[in-house]
Amino acid sequence: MFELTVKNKFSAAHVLCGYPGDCARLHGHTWTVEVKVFGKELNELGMLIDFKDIKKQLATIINEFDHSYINDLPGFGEDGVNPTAENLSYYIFQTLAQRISSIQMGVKLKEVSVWESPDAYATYREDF
Ligand SMILES: Nc1nc2c(c(=O)[nH]1)N=C([C@H](O)[C@H](O)COP(=O)(O)OP(=O)(O)OP(=O)(O)O)CN2
Ligand SMILES: [Zn+2]
Repeated sequence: MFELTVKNKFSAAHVLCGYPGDCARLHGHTWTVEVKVFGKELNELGMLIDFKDIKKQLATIINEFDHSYINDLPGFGEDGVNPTAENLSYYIFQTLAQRISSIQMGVKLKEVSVWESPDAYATYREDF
């Protein structure tokens, strides 16, 4: 089994509604997003999938967040979903999983991790 990892970053503002502390006030982070994919077969170039293809798909998702107020975006705030690291990793996983599999048959998204700071992150993965 081969596993590839790609990272990217975005900066945005958020509010954690109902949070019993200062995170309920408007503030920002530079989030780091790490994506892992896996599969068995390499192509004729010796690649599981081109890093560039994963980066491109991840960038299109992350660009929606970059320099935004996340609570205002579809899937968060108005839908009653707090923009926590957990919910961001879940959202990115659900959006990215289908795209990865359609680019390269046999390659699957393993997990998405979202760092709010260098020492705190959440990971979403599904059982196979
Ligand atoms: N399980 C989670 N806990 C918290 C989340 C989260 O997404 N999942 N988010 C927050 C807030 O966004 C908060 O802004 C982050 O706080 P923290 O990690 O504590 O970062 P600080 O820069 O404020 O560092 P401190 O040293 O703790 O002041 C909170 N919890
Ligand atoms: Zn925060």
